[in-house]
Amino acid sequence: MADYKDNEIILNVQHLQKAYGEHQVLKDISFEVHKGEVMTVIGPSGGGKSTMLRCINLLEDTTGGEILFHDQNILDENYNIPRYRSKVGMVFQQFELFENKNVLQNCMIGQELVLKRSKAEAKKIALENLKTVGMDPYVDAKPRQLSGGQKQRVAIARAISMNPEILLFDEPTSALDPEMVGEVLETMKKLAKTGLTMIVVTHEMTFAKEVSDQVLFMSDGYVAEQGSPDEIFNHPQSEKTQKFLANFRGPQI
Ligand SMILES: Nc1ncnc2c1ncn2[C@@H]1O[C@H](COP(=O)(O)OP(=O)(O)OP(=O)(O)O)[C@@H](O)[C@H]1O
Repeated sequence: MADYKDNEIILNVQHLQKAYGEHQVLKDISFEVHKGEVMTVIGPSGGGKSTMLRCINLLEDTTGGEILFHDQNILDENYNIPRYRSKVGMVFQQFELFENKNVLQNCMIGQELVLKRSKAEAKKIALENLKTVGMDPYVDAKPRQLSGGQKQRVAIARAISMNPEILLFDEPTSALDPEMVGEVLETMKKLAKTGLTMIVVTHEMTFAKEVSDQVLFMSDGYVAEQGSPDEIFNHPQSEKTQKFLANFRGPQI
């Protein structure tokens, strides 16, 4: 695994809080992500993992704390939000592809509209990335003609076509039939090896154990424990982590 800790810190989340009305979902979340690092976020359902990702991606307002991107607080009034959005990609559980556009168009449209790339350049980059995820034979297909695993691989190609500095994955295999989980995880492993900085919320413990540089165990709106995969999976210190891993009914770890 790469020695990611020598790299600069891209994202520094400090004491992040989020409430929906009276419901305090994120109580105190702090962590750092270095360039080239793969951080997985695990923990029981309802612990706030997806909410945390959505706060980082500014899909939700926060109610406290700081999110520093390259040392600048993105929550500051004068921060250049559109620029930040173009640097942070997200892959969703439900793919969120444009149903009326084909695979190639799905991977080109953001590049043209947001990054102002020419059609020719956007096409070239989209084709390269579709090849990376093994979806280049399907450029003309519409999303409805694809399996869930194929759709998610297109969504990943679309996300990396935007050259994000950091890519967020929100339970990318949760909506898939079991036989399609492997192809998406393999694609993500391949990306991790390219040095892409990734935060992955997942219930796939084997993946988290194999691919992470850092694992964040979230429970009840707090970071209960964070550390290397060896620390979290083989020597968990927190009782909550121990209980979660002991009760976990997912793939064998
Ligand atoms: N838009 C919302 N309005 C009100 N409450 C919400 C909203 N979104 C999430 N919540 C609540 O926030 C809590 C955390 O949800 P979240 O989806 O972030 O957890 P999670 O750890 O990702 O769970 P899972 O692993 O099941 O996806 C839950 O109690 C949920 O009901």
